[in-house]
Amino acid sequence: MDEIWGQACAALETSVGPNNFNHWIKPLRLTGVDAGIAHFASPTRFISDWVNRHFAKDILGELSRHGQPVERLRFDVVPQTAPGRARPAPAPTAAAAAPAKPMRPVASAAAPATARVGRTDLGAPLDPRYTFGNFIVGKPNELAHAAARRVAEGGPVGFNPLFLYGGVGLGKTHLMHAIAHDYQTRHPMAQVLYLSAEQFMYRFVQALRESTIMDFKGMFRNVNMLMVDDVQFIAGKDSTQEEFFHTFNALVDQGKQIVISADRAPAEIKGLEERIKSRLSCGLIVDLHPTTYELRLGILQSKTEGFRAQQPDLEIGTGVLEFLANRITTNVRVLEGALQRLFAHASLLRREITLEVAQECLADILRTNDRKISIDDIQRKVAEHYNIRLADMVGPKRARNVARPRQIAMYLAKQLTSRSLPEIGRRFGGRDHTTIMHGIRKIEELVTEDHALAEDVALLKRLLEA
Ligand SMILES: Nc1ncnc2c1ncn2[C@@H]1O[C@H](COP(=O)(O)OP(=O)(O)OP(=O)(O)O)[C@@H](O)[C@H]1O
Repeated sequence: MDEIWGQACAALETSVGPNNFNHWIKPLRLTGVDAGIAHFASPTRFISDWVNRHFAKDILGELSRHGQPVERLRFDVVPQTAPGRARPAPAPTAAAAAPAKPMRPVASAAAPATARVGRTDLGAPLDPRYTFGNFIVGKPNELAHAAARRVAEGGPVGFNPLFLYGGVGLGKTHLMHAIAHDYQTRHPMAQVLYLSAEQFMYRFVQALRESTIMDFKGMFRNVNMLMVDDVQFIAGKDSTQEEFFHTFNALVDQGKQIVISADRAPAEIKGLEERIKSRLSCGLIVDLHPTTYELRLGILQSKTEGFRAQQPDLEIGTGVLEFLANRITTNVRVLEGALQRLFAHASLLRREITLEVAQECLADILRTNDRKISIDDIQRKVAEHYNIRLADMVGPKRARNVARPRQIAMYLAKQLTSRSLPEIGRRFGGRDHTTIMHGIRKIEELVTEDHALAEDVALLKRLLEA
């Protein structure tokens, strides 16, 4: 049995990618097969739910291919005692493990009256508006949200650190503050320290200058939860990295939770020491994906309700929010700014917000967002959609789980940009134009016979054109 699972794992690592494999599938143990059901021991329910939803088909396929035909997977939660951890991680509660329902603010404890409770003086203040209650959950951020919720509950968590990454203004800081608020409400005596990596460096340099480094170390090592925002900032700063590494290790060894955010995955942060990358990769790495139209609309609706509570006579015309969600796709911060400007405009001029008013008032923002679709956008979106590495878009891998998305990206590049085949070839790792042509033809063929693939292509097109 071990041998079959070993072979299946080797194949799964290639098909789902090493990141997914290491996080989700590697922690599982195949305990037996009985009446067409493969039984697995999983360290947490969170992991088994996620695997069941996202990788069940791959696992079933690989087991069958390696001589163990099964129809279903079943998971038993068997907590593991991690080395250096005092107690085993329990299965997360249903609330943490259940997929969040999209497009609704999720219930949570309200923001504490003051955001300063329990912080040491080293930290940055928390924004009382950044709570789970104000965070809109949709497909692009549901995993990040579920993991943040789980960490906020406290107690031993199956992953340390929680590493949140994603593009500008997608809600990393919001989620970190929400964790801090929620955790603090549940554990009023706990010390939560939130700060940016830049502040970490500043405090460190200050401690060196003032010869208070032992106090600095003591303060950091005494917190119950450490949250460092924008960790990419310390890349290339050797002594800060060194100190960060020791702080990190000391806290993890004590079983204290660490939450980190960055604009990209640890492996992609240039100038970050390998040992730090590897430490950061030990926990759970979660990507906040670019927003979808539905998520943007949900955020706009929620913010509008907030404004309405202050200004009950606010009139907003039909289709205005939909228009904004469609046209402002860069990031949530810009979307919020646009809405704020619109409301300020309407309240000063005492005018209803119609589509025309929105177009006029936001002309500059709309112009900036009116950009052309680039091959980079296409490659990124397709890679995200199929959960493969961006590098695989230009790389040599021929495995179908990589080659097919690459061909879809080529097809979309031809359809949505004015680039010639040789130009597209150059952008796909210097491939010949005949390879591009072959890829495009293949997808043209497949969309007529493979319904699921046709839907994927249509969805990607909509997302790119949104
Ligand atoms: N899902 C969401 N629901 C509600 N508000 C959101 C959501 N995502 C982002 N926002 C809002 O968008 C703004 C930007 O979010 P935030 O500062 O958390 O982004 P970030 O990912 O940390 O960005 P940066 O990379 O610039 O640090 C905040 O006001 C935040 O409240």
